[in-house]
Amino acid sequence: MSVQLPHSFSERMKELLGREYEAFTKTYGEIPHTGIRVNTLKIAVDELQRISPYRLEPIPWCSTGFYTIEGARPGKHPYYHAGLYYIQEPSAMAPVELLGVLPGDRVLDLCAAPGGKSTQIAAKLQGQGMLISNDLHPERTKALAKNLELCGARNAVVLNESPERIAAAFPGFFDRILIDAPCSGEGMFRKDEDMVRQWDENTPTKYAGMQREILQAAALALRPGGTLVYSTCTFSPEENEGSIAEFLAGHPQFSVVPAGGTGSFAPGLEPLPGTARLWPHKVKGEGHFIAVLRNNGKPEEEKDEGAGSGNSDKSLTVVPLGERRGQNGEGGRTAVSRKDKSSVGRGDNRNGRNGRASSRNDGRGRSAAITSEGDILASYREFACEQLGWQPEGFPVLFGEHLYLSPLPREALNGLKTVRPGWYMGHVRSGRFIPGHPLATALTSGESLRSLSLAGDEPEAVSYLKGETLSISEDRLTIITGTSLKGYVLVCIDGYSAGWGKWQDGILKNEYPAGWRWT
Ligand SMILES: C[S@@+](CC[C@H](N)C(=O)[O-])C[C@H]1O[C@@H](n2cnc3c(N)ncnc32)[C@H](O)[C@@H]1O
Repeated sequence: MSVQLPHSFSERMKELLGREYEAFTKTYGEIPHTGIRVNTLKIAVDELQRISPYRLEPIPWCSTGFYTIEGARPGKHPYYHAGLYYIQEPSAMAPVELLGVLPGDRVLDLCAAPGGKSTQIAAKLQGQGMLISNDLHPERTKALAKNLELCGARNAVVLNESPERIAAAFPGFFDRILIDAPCSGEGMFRKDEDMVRQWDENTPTKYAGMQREILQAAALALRPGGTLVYSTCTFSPEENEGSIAEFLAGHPQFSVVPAGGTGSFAPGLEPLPGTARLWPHKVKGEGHFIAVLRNNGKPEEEKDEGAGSGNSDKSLTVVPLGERRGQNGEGGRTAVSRKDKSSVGRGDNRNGRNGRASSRNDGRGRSAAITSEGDILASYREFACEQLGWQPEGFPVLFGEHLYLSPLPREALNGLKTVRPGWYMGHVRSGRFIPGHPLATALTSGESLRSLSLAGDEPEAVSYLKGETLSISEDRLTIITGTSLKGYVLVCIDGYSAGWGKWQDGILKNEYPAGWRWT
């Protein structure tokens, strides 16, 4: 066995597994399974299977998930940089499959960094409804935002908040909530030896306390009739069936939706066999636990007057936004409007960066005026008209001169530490609109009036991803009639957007951001 397991962990597992213990320990001598999940925001599953440079074997519990063969390096392929798939541990794909997300849902991913499950939720939403992705640890939200941008999510907000503050800002608001809880990580011992080093016999109890608080907050933010999925990557019963049994005892309106014992999922331990366990000696994946819970409470309007307080927030209504345009340039999406501004996102924006003309120090002690909100929006609209030929949807939110389109009106985020209020469009510099990288990654090639496709198996694609300037003859550009040749070009890899370039006289200036480059 290559992984040295802590003695007290082994003793606990012997007790838990009885005769199965031997089969369980044998898995620690095996190589962990690896996988990718197709990003259906950008490509259909059968199309990725067709163009994949290596063999893909389906993962039984996830229709978009595939095992990758040993030696495949999916992170070192231009398709990864075009956001065509996310590299994800196979068992980690299961919780979102059980969350039942539908396009148009309002979904909260409470413990989201680095974003494996958030990108999976974003794909299921197909650009409709909204995803609020949160993580308590500020450093970890950077990777979360980047992964959502790489996958081309248009309707995702990234927060860096405590679950309690989110619940207070959005009572009874979400259709679906995922808690991929911080845990002792016992199920990852084979894959990540750091988890073994960090573990001691008190670790499960420490995490069970955190999980209790996160579950309490989630219960407040879920609408009656909504679904809550709780998952961990650990085996300890106190963090799994224990946390859920305690939660159910204090929240009688919730019940377990049976998931254990179906398909690839083994039943949870007594008294909650309806919860699910993924055991490494039974499935090709690491150890996981999943509980699917439903809030059986009645929506507020169905209750008798004076029949007690529910969590449903009637101050929020879903209204369609202007012209309907979905993730692929068709379909529709909805957004939230506020009837009562007092009950959502109370307080000031702690970033203090929301919109409005203001002033800042230019670094030399002088105060320089920032372009007014109206000017920024006008500059952006002009850019959208000239570069895209259509206007993306969303509520405009300004952080200084940086413009985002949010699925939420900006007041709804007031008082919340907001890392990314929505889809980043770009910023204004010296009166000109500079498009943001996330705008490019979320576009299809047909949504830009100027585009260029580089072949994924040609060195040119890697040169672009390394940030190099390219010589590109004019006949290689795809230009919608009437558009000038000179200007921003959506650079695609085999037709899938990867970033911006700026073309003039046969030269493509590279706009691929430094922090994203191929190394
Ligand atoms: C298991 S990881 C999440 C993995 C993520 N869902 C994914 O699929 O990529 C748990 C996360 O919870 C975060 N976390 C820890 N305590 C938290 C809390 N009280 N509220 C919200 N997030 C928390 C950690 O920073 C960590 O990123």
